[in-house]
Amino acid sequence: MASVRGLCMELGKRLSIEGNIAVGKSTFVRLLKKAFPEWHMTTEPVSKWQNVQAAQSNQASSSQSFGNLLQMVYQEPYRWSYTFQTYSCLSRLKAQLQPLPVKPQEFVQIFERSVYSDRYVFAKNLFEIGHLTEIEWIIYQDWHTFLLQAFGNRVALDGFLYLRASPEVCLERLRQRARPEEKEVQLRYLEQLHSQHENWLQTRSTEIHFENLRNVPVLILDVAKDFQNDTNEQRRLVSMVETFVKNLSSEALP
Ligand SMILES: Nc1ncnc2c1ncn2[C@@H]1O[C@H](COP(=O)(O)OP(=O)(O)O)[C@@H](O)[C@H]1O
Ligand SMILES: Nc1nc2c(ncn2[C@H]2C[C@H](O)[C@@H](COP(=O)(O)O)O2)c(=O)[nH]1
Repeated sequence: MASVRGLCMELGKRLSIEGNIAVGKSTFVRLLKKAFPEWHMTTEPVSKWQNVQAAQSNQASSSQSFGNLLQMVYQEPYRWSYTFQTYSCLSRLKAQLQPLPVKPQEFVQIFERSVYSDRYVFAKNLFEIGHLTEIEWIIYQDWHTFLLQAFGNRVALDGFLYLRASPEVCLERLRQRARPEEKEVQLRYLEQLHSQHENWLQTRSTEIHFENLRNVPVLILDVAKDFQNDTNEQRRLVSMVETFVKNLSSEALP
C-alpha cells in the first residue's frame, strides 16, 4: 500500500538499524550497501558529536570546534548527558528529515539508529541510572513528543533491524575498535543498554508514546557470529533483510 509523506505519493520504505554500542551496525550498513547499492544509507553522525561546530557558521569559522561532546559525556555524564541527548536527537532528526538526493517512487532508506532509540534506549537509560535528573527527563520527553508529533509521518519508520549480541560480545568489539572516548566504558553500561534494547524491541514492554511506532515490525538479527569474514553468514543475514523489506507494507494511508 502506498504511503503519503509530504505532498507526494511514495512507495518508500524507511528502516533503522538498532543495537548496542559496537554490536556491528556500521559494519552491517557497509554489508547491506554492497548487497543493495541502490539503497540509501544514513550513518550515525558520531563525527559531529566528536567535533561540535556552530550550525550555520560561515566559511571562515566553519572549522572552529567547540569540543568533543562524546568525550565530554563519557568523562562527566552528570554534567553533559542532557546536552548530549539534545544534540544527538537533533542530529538524528535532521538526518531523518533530510530529503534523498534523488527519490525514485520506490526506495529503501536505512538509518543507523533513530530519534526513537535516542529516547527509548539512551535517554531513558541515563535517567534510570541517574545521569539525567528528573526535571531533565521530563523536559526531554516534552520536546521529543512535541517535535515528533509535529513532524508526523516524515519521521515515521516502516521497520527496525535489531542487531543483537550479548553485552560481552559488544564489549569485546568495543575494545577491538578502540575508540578513544570509550576506553572507560564498562560491561555494566552495555548490560543496561542491552536491557533497554530488549525491552523496546524484543519483549516490547517499553512504554511507547507514538501510535505509529507501537506496531512497527522488528527483524531480530543475531550477529554474535563473526560475519565480517564469513560469506555464508553474510548471505544468511542479507537474505533475511531482503525478505523482511519485501514483506514490509508501507504505513497505511493516514
Ligand atoms: N560480526 C562481527 N564479528 C566480529 N567483529 C565485528 C563484527 N561486526 C563488527 N565487528 C567489529 O566490531 C567493532 C565495532 O563494529 P561497528 O560496526 O563499528 O559497530 P557499531 O557501528 O554498532 O558501533 C569493529 O572493530 C568491527 O570491525
Ligand atoms: N549518551 C549517549 N551516547 C550515545 C547515543 N547514541 C550513541 N551514543 C554513543 C555510543 C557510542 O560511544 C557512540 C557511537 O555509537 P555506536 O553504537 O555507533 O558505537 O556514541 C545517545 O543517544 N546517547
